[in-house]
Amino acid sequence: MMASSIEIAAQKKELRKLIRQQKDFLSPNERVLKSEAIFNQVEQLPEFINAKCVFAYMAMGDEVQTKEFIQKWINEKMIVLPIVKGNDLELREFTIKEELMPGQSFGILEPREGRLVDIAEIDFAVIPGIAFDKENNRMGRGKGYYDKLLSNASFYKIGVCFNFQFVDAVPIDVFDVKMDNVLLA
Ligand SMILES: Nc1nc2c(c(=O)[nH]1)N(C=O)[C@@H](CNc1ccc(C(=O)N[C@@H](CCC(=O)O)C(=O)O)cc1)CN2
Ligand SMILES: Nc1ncnc2c1ncn2[C@@H]1O[C@H](COP(=O)(O)OP(=O)(O)OP(=O)(O)O)[C@@H](O)[C@H]1O
Repeated sequence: MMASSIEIAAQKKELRKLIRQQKDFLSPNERVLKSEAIFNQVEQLPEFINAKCVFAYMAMGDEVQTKEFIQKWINEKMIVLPIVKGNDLELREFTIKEELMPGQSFGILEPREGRLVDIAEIDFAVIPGIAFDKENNRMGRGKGYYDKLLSNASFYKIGVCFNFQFVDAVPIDVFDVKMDNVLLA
């Protein structure tokens, strides 16, 4: 029998708790080294190499770190970052000239002044998550921001996470959007 959406929500909550407990076992140094290893893999992908416009994110402390990656590519590719606007994400271009500011959402740095980007401009996306699985399923922080955004996306989506976030099976709802690939370290 299929699990009800209420059961799935409970399973997601449980898994988020489990992963959160393990995040503290990574030292800041390990987090930086692993993040570097993950983005070394990202940079080998033909889909990334050929991409002109890359949707990324500014990491929170417990996520795969992206600062070095963004700085490295900002002059060669168009970098787009999400901005939280109520229940939705807005897409804005991040250029080297701009200083990022903490937004509405948990102090995540956002490009306030950058040009609004149409989702159709994006070729490649690096997506954070709390957990991923072998089938390229993804579970996020539970607000549905990425699921809503990605439901009308046609670009290549790569999930990134640390080893302990890669699980046998992520609980999934019908609206959850699969990644095209998941890279970890
Ligand atoms: N780096 C980064 N940027 C991102 C996301 C993300 O997951 N990572 N988002 C992806 O959606 C959007 C922001 N959404 C977020 C949703 C929840 C939380 C968060 O910290 N939630 C708390 C619990 C919040 C509460 O309910 O009080 C938590 O997870 O502990 C952060 C960002 C857009 N930008
Ligand atoms: N395409 C969608 N349209 C409308 N609501 C959606 C959509 N996708 C998800 N939601 C809503 O968002 C809520 C959170 O979903 P879920 O727990 O799967 O989030 P998540 O994938 O962990 O979060 P995120 O995508 O922000 O990282 C759900 O209650 C769901 O109803």
